[in-house]
Amino acid sequence: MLAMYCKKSSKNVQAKCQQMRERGQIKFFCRIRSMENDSDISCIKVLSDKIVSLTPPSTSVGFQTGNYREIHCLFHRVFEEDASQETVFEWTTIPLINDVFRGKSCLLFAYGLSGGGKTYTMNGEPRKPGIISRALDVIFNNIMHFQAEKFVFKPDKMNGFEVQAEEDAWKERQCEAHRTQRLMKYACRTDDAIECDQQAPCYIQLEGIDEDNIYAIFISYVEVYKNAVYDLLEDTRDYGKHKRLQGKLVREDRTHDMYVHDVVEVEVKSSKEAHEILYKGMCTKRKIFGSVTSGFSCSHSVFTIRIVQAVLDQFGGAPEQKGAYCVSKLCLVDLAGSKCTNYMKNTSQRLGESGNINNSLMTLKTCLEILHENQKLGMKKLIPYRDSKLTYLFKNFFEGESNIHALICVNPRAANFDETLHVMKFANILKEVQVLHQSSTVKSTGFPVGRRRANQMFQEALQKLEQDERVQSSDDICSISTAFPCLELKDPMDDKLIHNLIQFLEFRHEQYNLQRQNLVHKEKEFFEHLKAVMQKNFLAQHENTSLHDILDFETNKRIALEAKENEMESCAEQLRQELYNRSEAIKMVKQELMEKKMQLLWQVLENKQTAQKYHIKLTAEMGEVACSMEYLQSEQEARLKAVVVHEAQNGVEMLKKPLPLASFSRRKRSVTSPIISSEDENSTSAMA
Ligand SMILES: Nc1ncnc2c1ncn2[C@@H]1O[C@H](COP(=O)(O)OP(=O)(O)OP(=O)(O)O)[C@@H](O)[C@H]1O
Repeated sequence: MLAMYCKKSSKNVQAKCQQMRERGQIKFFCRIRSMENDSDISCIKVLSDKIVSLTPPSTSVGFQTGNYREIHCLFHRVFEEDASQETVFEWTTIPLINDVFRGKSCLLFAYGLSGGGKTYTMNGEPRKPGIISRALDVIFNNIMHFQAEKFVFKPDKMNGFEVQAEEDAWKERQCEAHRTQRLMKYACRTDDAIECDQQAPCYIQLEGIDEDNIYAIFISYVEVYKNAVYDLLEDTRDYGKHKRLQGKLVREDRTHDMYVHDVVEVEVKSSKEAHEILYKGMCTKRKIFGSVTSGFSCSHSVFTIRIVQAVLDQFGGAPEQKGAYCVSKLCLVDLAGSKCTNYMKNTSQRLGESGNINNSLMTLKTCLEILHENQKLGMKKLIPYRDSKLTYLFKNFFEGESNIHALICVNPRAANFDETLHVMKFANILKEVQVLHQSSTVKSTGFPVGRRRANQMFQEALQKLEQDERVQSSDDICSISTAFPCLELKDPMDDKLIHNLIQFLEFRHEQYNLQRQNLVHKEKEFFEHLKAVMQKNFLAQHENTSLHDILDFETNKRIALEAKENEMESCAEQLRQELYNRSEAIKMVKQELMEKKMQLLWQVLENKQTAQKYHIKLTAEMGEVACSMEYLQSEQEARLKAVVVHEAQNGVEMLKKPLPLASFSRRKRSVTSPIISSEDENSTSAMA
């Protein structure tokens, strides 16, 4: 296959990649482990190689609440009790390894209850190697002859790689060989490593291998415990008597890929070497985390295999273009048991641990739910990846382009029904989530196929030719002329012989002089050349020293920057914590305010009701008052009218008989004006 890998740099390439992306489901598998005791009852039935049914036992919560429905769960593949480690590996991991060699990043995680068989599936047992061990075997069996020299690719501690010059790589190889020799004297091999030598190696032909590429494999092994990340390959000898591991930071690189900062990444050149490293990590895990978990893992193990591949140049030689390499990774994750509390004695420390596990798994579930909601409804809700180190580390797999396989490990015991149901519900969420699938990061180079073999044949032919030439040139090194002529004197008078001899010697002398001149000339040339080389060497040495100075300066600068970055990171972490605390406080204050508001509202409502009551009463009273006022008014008017009529009558009466002048003027006023005089008033009241 013709291929060239690009580091997603130009916009053009990105746009093309965007076109190639398509959404795809997370593939999820189910492995049912065998029953521990024959007396146990199973609640799981395998209906086909894709469907399992769960029947609630009478002891389950569902049954007791009247829900005894049989539940059917669909998977991409179900592995029954008798499924071998090999079958599980072939179905779940081989497609991912193929994709990793095509330049994609892949994640496989085992999820399930404690004792469901996650560790058994991922790490395996003696003579029954698990997924990690088989993956290493398959990778090395396929790239055995296509590996780059060690230390040509070197991790730059920022999730990227540097391509080293051949001389630097050679120097590092020498140092390592020296170091290994020294360590071998004191090395004691673990039982696991000895078992590994006895295991049958796993041979499966992969699809994505290109023999015109060179490959380098790097492995790292970390443990996420109580929301902190620990490096299992770190050398604990430097940490004194207690041998405690240091927590590592999870960071985002230039391409927004997540990585564990300062993690030890070991370049391995064979399956055996990789297994040694794996067992070293397992040993550290057992020593440091095993004592607190005693058999049941309360931490998440992440084993990462990074593959760096570069295309050979058009003549099949070492890749020239330094940046043209592709990095892809395969993360193999053994998650902690989703419900540890049943299996652990409930000491406060262990309850704390189980709380942490459930928190991180809960965050994983929440992230997946929100991701699904965003995808389904086209929303942009913030996904809380940062809430747990586990989800933060895998953010890229869910957000970026990747292939994800989930392996649900279940114990069919009826006693575990309720917890198993939760595990199945988690699988159901996984089914809904979609991740971006990138078809390939591989681009055609137009270089001829089979360059590696052609180059090998060319090198062999060249070597042979050089050998032949060396043999030929070694013949005429000492020759200054042809061989001496025949010097046999048959006749004492024969002067010709002496003449011929003189001629031959003169010719020889001439040749000798010529060769001497040539030699002097060559000597001169050689010294000139030597002088030039020495001058160049001096300049190179000078340049080297100044470059070393610059390197030292830059290294110091980098260390200072890293220290500052660490400081800033911890400061940011503190601020984040503070922000979280404050937002919690704000939430509480808001809630209090809300409660107060509600109380006030109730009070206002109550007051309004009383006010309404009063209003009604008041209105009634007002009505009464108004009525009585009306009554009074009408009565007064009536009385007034009566007075006026009476007065008028009086007036008419008076007019009939002549009145004295003074009294006339007074009467007239009282008739024309409605104003009642005090005298009249007295009279009216007297009338009333
Ligand atoms: N498919 C299986 N076949 C045979 N034995 C199994 C199988 N699955 C699990 N076991 C055995 O069950 C025991 C518990 O399994 P394992 O440690 O893998 O569980 P786990 O899910 O990793 O639990 P935890 O989350 O607590 O680590 C082991 O002794 C293992 O050998």
